Formats: sequence, structure tokens, C-alpha cells
Amino acid sequence: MTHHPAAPHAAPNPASTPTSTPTSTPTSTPTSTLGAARRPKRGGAASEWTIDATDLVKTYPAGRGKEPVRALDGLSLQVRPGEVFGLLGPNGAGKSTTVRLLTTLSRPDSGRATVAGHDVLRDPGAVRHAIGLVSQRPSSAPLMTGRESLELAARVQGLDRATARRRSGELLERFGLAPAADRLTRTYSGGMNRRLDVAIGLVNRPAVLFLDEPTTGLDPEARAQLWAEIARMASVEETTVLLTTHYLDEADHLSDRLAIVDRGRVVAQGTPDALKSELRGDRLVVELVDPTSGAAAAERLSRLPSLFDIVTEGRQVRGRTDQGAGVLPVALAELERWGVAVASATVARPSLDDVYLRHAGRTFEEVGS
Ligand SMILES: Nc1ncnc2c1ncn2[C@@H]1O[C@H](COP(=O)(O)OP(=O)(O)OP(=O)(O)O)[C@@H](O)[C@H]1O
Repeated sequence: MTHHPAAPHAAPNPASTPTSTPTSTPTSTPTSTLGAARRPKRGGAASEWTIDATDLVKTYPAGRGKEPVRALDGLSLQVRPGEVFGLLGPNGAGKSTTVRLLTTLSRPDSGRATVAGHDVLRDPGAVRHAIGLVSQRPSSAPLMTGRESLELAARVQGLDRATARRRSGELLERFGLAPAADRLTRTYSGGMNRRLDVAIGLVNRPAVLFLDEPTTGLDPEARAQLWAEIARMASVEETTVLLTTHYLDEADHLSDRLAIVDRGRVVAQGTPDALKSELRGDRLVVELVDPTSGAAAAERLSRLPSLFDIVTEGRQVRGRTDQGAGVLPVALAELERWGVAVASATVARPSLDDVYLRHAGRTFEEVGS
């Protein structure tokens, strides 16, 4: 993503914002009507989904003589009202492109999508009124204070001065920024700036908030703090949240439901627990001393009846087992018998990485996220 709709510094230049800036009329979506906004009518019938995307295709030109890049290849997803929905995938999977289409910053080549009951192609203005977007780029200006950034964003969104001040104060409190409210944002830590970005995305009380890779580049403490804010915000503000991430633990921790995206398609969708429990058994990971012994180790382990789905990756051999930790001594004895030196071995419950491996045929590490 290259654009932030609520960026206060973009405000003085209306020419830079009209088609690419989701705006809203906050007075038209007060808290009391959010419930209605989140249970929109479509064709007279209440839509079950706050975001409903079907078969989205998007290609980008790749330069002279090159095949176009098929960023989205028939992507479909459905997000329920009020849930935090994670879009999980490695770099280049198509997550930002999906956000761009759903926030009307870009048009699909084909497919259709509604957000808060409005069609992104037929009624982009209504979509923009209903959403907030926190893109990967910072949205506050370094030479403004946190309070000024929020108040300006609120004014750009159409709030009157008093309401803008009140809403900004509320958000500064909620995001733990009140003590630093009157400091220039260039003195903020990465985590504080990101919390301010999210606060700015919420200034117009959007029915749907898009967060594109909200914690990328933050240290673990700042990530944990932002996770807590996002979870609290989703319940307090009653906002439906779609967040993109390439962090497995983030998707696991934050999402009520998630979609795993690979090469422009959703390859699996569900709650993190449901996705993991689809996988039978626990996961055995054996780290070998000598990476060239992977094939031999896999061959030996595949002879054990208690192990299945064995794959090798670098110096690791992975398998699945129904016998829990009981498989460890058996596997280690078998490898020792054949002279395969083992550096470490673990048995663990299935992770989202296992889910990704099952559906995409490779691990996150392999893709380089
Ligand atoms: N404007 C563009 N022009 C050409 N190719 C693009 C453009 N935007 C995205 N792409 C390509 O489309 C594919 C999907 O990109 P996208 O940014 O949606 O992925 P992503 O999952 O969000 O990854 P990241 O986390 O790196 O942003 C990639 O191959 C990317 O290089």
C-alpha cells in the first residue's frame, strides 16, 4: 500500500485525495447507528457478511516483454460483522492488493465485492464513508503533535471543532497516548506512532477498519501492546477489523477467523483453532546435524508406523504423529541405529505454519516471510 486516506498532511491538497481517499461523514455514522451500518441491507435483504468478496482478479503490468503479474487470482473471502479477520500470507501473496480493492483505492479486473453492504465498484463513495484504513505508511506528520494529528484527521473527516477535540482526547486516552499527546510525533517510538496511526484510522468511527500489516517493524513489546489495543478496540468500538499480516503468531493471536492467502487465492479460511484441528495429530520436527542426511533420515522415519506426512526442508525433517511425545524415543532410536546424527527433536501441537504447509505445499520460512 502506498497511500493513507486519513493522512493529515494530505489534507491541504484536495487534488491528491478525491478518488483515493476513503472519507467519511462522522455525523452520519454515530455510535448508535453503527449496528445498523454493520448489518447492511443488500437488495432488500440483510447481508450476512460485512465484507463479501467473490473471485477477485487483479493483474499488474510487469514491464516490457514480461507477463503481467496476477496479484489476485480469484480471491474470495467473507467477514462477519464485528469480527477481527486476519488475512495471512507471505510477502507478495496479494494481501495489500486485496485491501486496495476493498477500500476502493484500486479496481478489480473481475470479480465483485461489497463492504458494509455497498458494492466497491458501483458505490465506492458509500464504501469510503463506512471504512477506515491504516496502511503500511505512517499517517501522522512528524512536525505535529499526536493531538494535532488526530484533530486534523477528524476535521478532514468532517467533524466540527468541538467534536474533533472530544474524539481525539478519547482516542489518545484509549491508545495510551494521553501523556505524550502534546509532543511532536517525531519524538514518538515506533509503537507509539503505530498506535497513533490506528487511532487516526478510527477517528470517524468506521464500521470497518482495514489494518495493513499493523505491527511490521515493531519490537515484541510494542507488538504485544498494539495487539492488546486492537483486540480491545474491536470490542469497545464494535468495529469489524480486517488485518493483513505475514506473522503467523499475530494471525493466531488476534483473528477470530482468518484466511490464508497464497499466490493471490484464499487456500484456507476459518478460526485458527478449526484450521489447526483439521490437521490430524501432533508435529514432529527433527533437526539434523548434517543437512545432507535429510533424505536418509526421512526414508528411515517413514518406515515407522507411528509417523506420517514426512517432509524434509534443509536440515529439518518434519512428520506428523498420533502418538504425541511417545514417538520421540522411537524416532531417535531409529535414526541412531542408522547413524543419522540429530541436533534436536521436538513434538508440538499443530501450528498455523503446519496449516499453511498443508494448503500451500511449503512453509512460511521457505517462502521467506
Ligand atoms: N503496482 C504494482 N505493479 C506491479 N506489480 C505489483 C504492484 N503491486 C503489487 N504488485 C505485485 O503483486 C503481487 C501481490 O502484491 P501485494 O502487495 O498485494 O502482496 P502482499 O501479500 O501484500 O505482500 P507485502 O506483504 O509484501 O505487501 C506481488 O507479486 C507484487 O509484486
